[in-house]
Amino acid sequence: MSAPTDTVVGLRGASASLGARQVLHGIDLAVARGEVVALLGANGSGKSTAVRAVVGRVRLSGGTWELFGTPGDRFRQWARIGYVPQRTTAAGGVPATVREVVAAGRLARTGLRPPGRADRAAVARAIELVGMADRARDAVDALSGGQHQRVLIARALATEPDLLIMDEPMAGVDLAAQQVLAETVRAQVAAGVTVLLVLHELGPLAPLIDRAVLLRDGRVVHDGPPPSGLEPDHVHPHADPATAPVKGHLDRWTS
Ligand SMILES: Nc1ncnc2c1ncn2[C@@H]1O[C@H](COP(=O)(O)OP(=O)(O)OP(=O)(O)O)[C@@H](O)[C@H]1O
Repeated sequence: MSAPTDTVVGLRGASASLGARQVLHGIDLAVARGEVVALLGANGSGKSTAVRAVVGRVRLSGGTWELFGTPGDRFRQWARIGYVPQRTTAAGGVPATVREVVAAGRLARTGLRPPGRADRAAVARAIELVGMADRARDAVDALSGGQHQRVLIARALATEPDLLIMDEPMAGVDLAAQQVLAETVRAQVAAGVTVLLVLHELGPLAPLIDRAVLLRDGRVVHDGPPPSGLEPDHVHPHADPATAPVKGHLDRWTS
């Protein structure tokens, strides 16, 4: 059965393994056009793996995967998707300016043709949207972690996506920049963009979230409205996921 055409993301019964370890155990994750969905869960619960499966970077060992109503392995319209991966500490090492990095995001639209006026305008708009216009000529190496994150988000926006997927966009971003990013997401949502976010706390994005999907040990344990004040516990990235607690508000929510 194919997904209704307004289903932008459709994982059904999706299983995936990384190395010898099964990380996703038959999850359903559907996002309808125009929806803003938060994927929540403790460290190691499989959130990043789930969104990487959505963008085809992790192969499913079971279940089905659709994008915009098309089976994922036949999907070709990658320019419709803006993806901001979880931030790594690696700076990249390639000297490039903010504008160059963001322009690289536009390549999904331009392909091999030379960029035109509309492409340059989209790049400038994306940089403006994340509040980095005054840094456009600066080397990305010179930026703070939060500024770097804003550049990666601008790179995803430069393609003018119909679906924006961000993996922990607020991690390492100071409060003022979080507000800028929340405003950016708000503008995208107002423009009709569908949004899938991996978050460890709803924070300033809370008012935008339509639905929350909570993973625990690679299984969906809740799919519904995000309770207000939800603050899933998030421990340090290198904590043992097997023992990472899910407590506080989440306990009340899932028990
Ligand atoms: N290459 C790998 N080989 C084996 N296991 C892996 C590999 N990469 C990740 N894992 C494990 O897969 C599990 C799920 O990881 P994933 O990154 O999807 O979780 P997450 O919910 O996004 O967690 P976090 O909040 O820490 O990013 C974790 O237990 C992780 O240790």
